[in-house]
Amino acid sequence: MATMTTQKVPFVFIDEHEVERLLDKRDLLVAMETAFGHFSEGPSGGVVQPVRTMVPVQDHGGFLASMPGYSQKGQALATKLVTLYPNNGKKGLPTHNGYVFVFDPSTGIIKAVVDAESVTAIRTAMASAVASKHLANPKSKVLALLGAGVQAESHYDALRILFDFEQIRIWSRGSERAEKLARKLGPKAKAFSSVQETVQGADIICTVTLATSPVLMKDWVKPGAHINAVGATRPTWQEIDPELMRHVVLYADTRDACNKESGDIIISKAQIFAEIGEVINKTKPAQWQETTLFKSVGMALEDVVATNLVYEKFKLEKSKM
Ligand SMILES: NC(=O)c1ccc[n+]([C@@H]2O[C@H](COP(=O)([O-])OP(=O)(O)OC[C@H]3O[C@@H](n4cnc5c(N)ncnc54)[C@H](O)[C@@H]3O)[C@@H](O)[C@H]2O)c1
Ligand SMILES: O=C(O)[C@@H]1CCCCN1
Repeated sequence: MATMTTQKVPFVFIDEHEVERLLDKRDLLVAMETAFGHFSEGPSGGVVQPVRTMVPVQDHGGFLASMPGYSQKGQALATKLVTLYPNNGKKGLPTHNGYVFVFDPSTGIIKAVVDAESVTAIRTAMASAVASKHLANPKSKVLALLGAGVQAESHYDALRILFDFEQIRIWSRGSERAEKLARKLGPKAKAFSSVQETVQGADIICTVTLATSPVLMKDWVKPGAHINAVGATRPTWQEIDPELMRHVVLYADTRDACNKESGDIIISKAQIFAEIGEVINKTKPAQWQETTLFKSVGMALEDVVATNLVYEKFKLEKSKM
């Protein structure tokens, strides 16, 4: 065995409670916006993020995703290993499970292993918040959530930082879950039994379901509304009416991944107008007065940015002890 000249520092384990405590949402909003700009800048932005690898586990109806990424400007290197098992919901188990492995970019030594469920919940919603900041009417008052799971709740938590909602409408395939979430979110929230009623007149609509065929139809959406389309992250899955996909001004988290993974884009043949990073960099306009849709399939960079903030805060607290 080769002799080691220095001793490796053991990595820390950061669980979901610590993630929720340590991750400041406003800091994340700013960091994520900056990172999206770097991503869409091209090579000078210093982001390395290959389109993720998805391994289907066909006999169990699941997927294993491997999501590595590096931000040179943020000096942050991490990889997420996460599974998506849609049928877990029926068993009372989480549908997304995994960890983010955080490395020191200067040595390649692992620094932390961070719970991925909480990171995924918070960073995905924050990506939609960044998009909504640029693409939704700033005076948006009515939020519609289609789906009542982890992402529905985290989307409300993230969007309320930017918008002063008067109504939160929730629809879920099983109405019980929508009613439970409405009770949790408070008096402005209400569960609805039809998608059409939920979205009619809504300013911001978030589709956060595990649907594999369209649930949101074109004629139900108010002109000028903004949609965050977050589910349907496989090439054969859809959440959005193809006519609506072709009608909106379409923005994406990443062109490459959305064109490879988003069934809503692939099946409708809708054309991506811009990446959200291009809007942030002002190389493409934010057409927020039109009906806009932000298609997100999820980026490793979001996990890189979020876990870097978590780890830095963890280190700061330790140094004061
Ligand atoms: N874009 C991203 O970065 C990103 C990240 C994480 C999750 N996601 C996706 O967001 C979606 C929601 O994730 P989550 O963590 O909230 O999941 P969850 O399991 O917590 O909730 C899923 C919701 O979808 C509903 N649902 C299940 N099957 C449905 C169907 N066939 N039709 C309509 N509704 C159905 C459930 O009742 C529940 O309300 C999933 O598609 C997930 O893969 C995307
Ligand atoms: O970006 C993510 O973290 C998730 C992984 C599972 C599929 C959907 N997107």
